Amino acid sequence: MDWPLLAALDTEERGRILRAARRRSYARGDVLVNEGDPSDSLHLVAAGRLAVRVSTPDGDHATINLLGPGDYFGELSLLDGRPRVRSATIIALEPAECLTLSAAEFRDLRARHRAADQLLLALMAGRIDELSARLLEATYDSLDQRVHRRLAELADLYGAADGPVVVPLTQEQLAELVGGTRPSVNLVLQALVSEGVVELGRGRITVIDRAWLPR
Ligand SMILES: Nc1ncnc2c1ncn2[C@@H]1O[C@@H]2COP(=O)(O)O[C@H]2[C@H]1O
Repeated sequence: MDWPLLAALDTEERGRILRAARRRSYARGDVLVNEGDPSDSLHLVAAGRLAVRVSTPDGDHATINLLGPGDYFGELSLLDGRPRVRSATIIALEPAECLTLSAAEFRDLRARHRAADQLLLALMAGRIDELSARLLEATYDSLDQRVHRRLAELADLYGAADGPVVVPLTQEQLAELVGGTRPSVNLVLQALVSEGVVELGRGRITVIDRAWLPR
């Protein structure tokens, strides 16, 4: 796995950080971290797709993001020495593999190597970029635009080459990801079906024409 996150580090520094990490495998449905639990490790996703889920004010749960190879989570635990709790639950949607660094190991690396600080900055910059984009989208974009953008991201997350990409999500899950209701998201999807951009199946949305969706 090539880690875009570690690209700024030289080979020796990259090796040092990767050697300090432990590799763990997970089965589909495994909960990797639980919202509200003490937050004490950083995880780099090496394989598989994972869901980021949060509890909602009405006592339900919603999937707010999906992660795949090259993504990471748990960086908030590295920020300061203060006790923190997990801001979300992370669940494996399929067999997955992560490299895990405990907060204590990371503190140790930071004390000895500047590369760990560079990594932490890269982690934070990545998350701030992503959350800023989401905030802009939530404030200014229409539901149609949000559905199109999320479908484009999902096609990239699940697709290997050109051609149809099967995204194994229900319309309900897509509605959670875009922050819309299922009926309103269904209307947007039906319009995309008429355009020949997607096909709908049970528990799956197939992106036929990725080029139609935003880059
Ligand atoms: N909207 C989001 N998108 C992607 N990852 C998130 C999002 N919100 C929280 N996370 C990750 O989920 C992790 C849960 O544990 P942490 O709070 O330690 O760190 C959190 C972030 O890394």
